[in-house]
Amino acid sequence: MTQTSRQLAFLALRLIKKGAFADVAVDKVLHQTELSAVDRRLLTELVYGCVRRQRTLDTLIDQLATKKDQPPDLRIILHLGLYQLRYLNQIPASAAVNTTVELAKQNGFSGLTGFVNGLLRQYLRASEASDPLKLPDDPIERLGVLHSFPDWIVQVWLDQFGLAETEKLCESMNQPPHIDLRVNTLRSSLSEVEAAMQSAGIPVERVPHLPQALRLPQGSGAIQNLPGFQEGWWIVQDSSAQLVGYLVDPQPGEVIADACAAPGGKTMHLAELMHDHGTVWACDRTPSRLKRLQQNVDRLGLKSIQICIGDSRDLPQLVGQCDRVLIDAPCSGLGTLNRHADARWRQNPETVQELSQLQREILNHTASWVKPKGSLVYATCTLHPVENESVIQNFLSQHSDWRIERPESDATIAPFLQPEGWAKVLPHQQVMDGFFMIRLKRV
Ligand SMILES: C[S@@+](CC[C@H](N)C(=O)[O-])C[C@H]1O[C@@H](n2cnc3c(N)ncnc32)[C@H](O)[C@@H]1O
Repeated sequence: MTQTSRQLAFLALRLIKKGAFADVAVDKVLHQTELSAVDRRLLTELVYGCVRRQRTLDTLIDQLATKKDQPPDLRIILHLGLYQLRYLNQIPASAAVNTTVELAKQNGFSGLTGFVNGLLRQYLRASEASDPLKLPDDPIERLGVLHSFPDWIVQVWLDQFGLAETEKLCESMNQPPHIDLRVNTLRSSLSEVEAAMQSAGIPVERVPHLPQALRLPQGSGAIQNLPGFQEGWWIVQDSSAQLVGYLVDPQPGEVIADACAAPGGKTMHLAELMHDHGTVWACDRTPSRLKRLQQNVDRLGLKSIQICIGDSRDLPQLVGQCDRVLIDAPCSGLGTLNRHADARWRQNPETVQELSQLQREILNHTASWVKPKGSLVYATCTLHPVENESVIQNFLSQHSDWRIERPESDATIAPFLQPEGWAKVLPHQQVMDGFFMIRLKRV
């Protein structure tokens, strides 16, 4: 593993500090030079890891540093060194220290190499006896510092799940995400895709309760190179997102509207479940995302999907037209924090309030699209009650002609249902993305 990957990781982290999204920054530096697969992996791990573990690393630096108030670039270099020492077992400690000192020299801190070397070696010495990280007594701050989350997220989870479950949830949100595929049963079958993967030497596993899902437990390399991609045999979609399609339970010949559809994972599942017979309106207000939806639809060869560009808080042409509506609402994404290293630092209680308002408005308008006796599924990939339970309770309190519809006990979704009638998927329990979903019926 070369110094280049660490230098590029440093440059990516600098871009992120200035506001770039983590994945955009990684893509940008990866385009600057040819790296071996090993170096690419190291770079990606270093960048996402340092972003994810930022609070823990900052606390360590504050506790260990003799020189307070380091320049931002020096702090990034210390993050990189400490991250390797604390979280990357495969890198020998001496290599982590020496390459970090080298990074400091390379980036204008020749005069501070002694400080960098001293801090990292102090961490190493202290960790021989116990964890050098000193934790606060307050339980919220303790989890926040140990697992690197802002206190407000820990608080939201603690209120819902209690201390022991919140700790497990925090741990699971720091694990690398798995990749699930959903087989397009109009073009292939679970066993056909499974066999094709196995003959290409790619291990896959079935996922309990999910009839169209296959998991790639060891990752995959470039997705486009996997067997069956060009043929549209499958798409990448997490198992919990697949559950949403089964909860909608669309029937052949019906008219369905997907109010927040792009890039189309759930829209396409709905069309498949209807054997591509009927109409699925794919509505979204973001044209660039709808372009990706169209590409996906073309690859899977689906004919029943119609695209509708616009704001789902105001699409009067759909009023009274739909047998079923799906709202896969824009949300804070607290259920998928392991997939987006920087998401925990981008959201805050104010953005959650704004999202909740948008979600209420989308729900209020799209409910009018549903025919009498029709149904609506509301789903998010967040684990925040203000975006989930509160949105639903608020809607039901204002719409006496709607009620919660609990699916039958033999439905695919049944094992995931809570007594209240909604499903809440927790990553550390079900090993899927965190999700909330509920079906409402117009009576
Ligand atoms: C969670 S994503 C949808 C993911 C998609 N259902 C899938 O499975 O691939 C939320 C989407 O809502 C869209 N969106 C946000 N506000 C909207 C609005 N007011 N009207 C329509 N679409 C909106 C965003 O552009 C985004 O594509």
